[in-house]
Amino acid sequence: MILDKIIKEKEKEVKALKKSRHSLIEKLKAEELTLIAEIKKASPSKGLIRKDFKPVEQLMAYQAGGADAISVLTDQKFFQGSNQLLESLRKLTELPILRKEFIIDPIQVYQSFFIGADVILLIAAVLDLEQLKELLATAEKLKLEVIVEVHNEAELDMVLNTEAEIIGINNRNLNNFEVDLNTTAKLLKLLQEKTPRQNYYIIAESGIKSAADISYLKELGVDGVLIGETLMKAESPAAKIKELSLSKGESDHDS
Ligand SMILES: O=C(O)c1ccccc1NCC(=O)[C@H](O)[C@H](O)COP(=O)(O)O
Repeated sequence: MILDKIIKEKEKEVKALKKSRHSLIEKLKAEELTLIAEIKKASPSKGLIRKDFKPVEQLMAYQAGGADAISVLTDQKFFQGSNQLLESLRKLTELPILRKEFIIDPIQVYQSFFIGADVILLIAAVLDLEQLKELLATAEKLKLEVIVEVHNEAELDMVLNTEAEIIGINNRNLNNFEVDLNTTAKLLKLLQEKTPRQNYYIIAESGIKSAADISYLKELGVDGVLIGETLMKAESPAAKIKELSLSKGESDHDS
């Protein structure tokens, strides 16, 4: 019967659709410090970051430099990114891809799945607890991993009321764009005080510029770092990654 034949084919297609994705959590488990290297052409705080924006070259350089995952800004209006950009990079890499987007509705989580993201970002600052839980549940259904981003204690408190596994600590205040790596130290300390739960992965985000910054964050015990501008502006992103990961500079953030 034709219907039987069609459904047999469909079953194969559905299986392929559900096949397991590239995992950031696997990288976080395996690496001493996981590097998420970001592809972003522009941002509200910095304007145009890279005039001769060549995302494919950037991706190749990140891979050559040993990045563990790639972050792709998909917002068009404020970051000059696009969903098409993520889709095209998806075809070129086996690294996990984080879709950097401002997600406020479950439909964007489905969209993230279909354009090929493995990981999504949920920004606590723009969500309430109910929304955050709904978005986390949608992501779980689709086997998408989630970084929940926080910048202050209230946002951290909200995230601690969820099952989030990966917490991104954004060192950039998104209201005034001030960047302070001590935000990571402050929130990590609060996290330890507030919960006995140990099984969080912590990613420090934004404003990471030097080997000294990396060594400071490593000392704090973060599991990963998300770096955009520093790599986007580097003449050789691959060399920059090596420089950041390998050198052990002195920290100027010990206060
Ligand atoms: O970067 C901005 O100007 C910005 C403004 C409003 C919301 C989000 C914004 N940035 C997104 C990010 O979190 C960064 O792209 C990411 O953490 C990398 O930061 P950096 O290494 O400082 O480029």
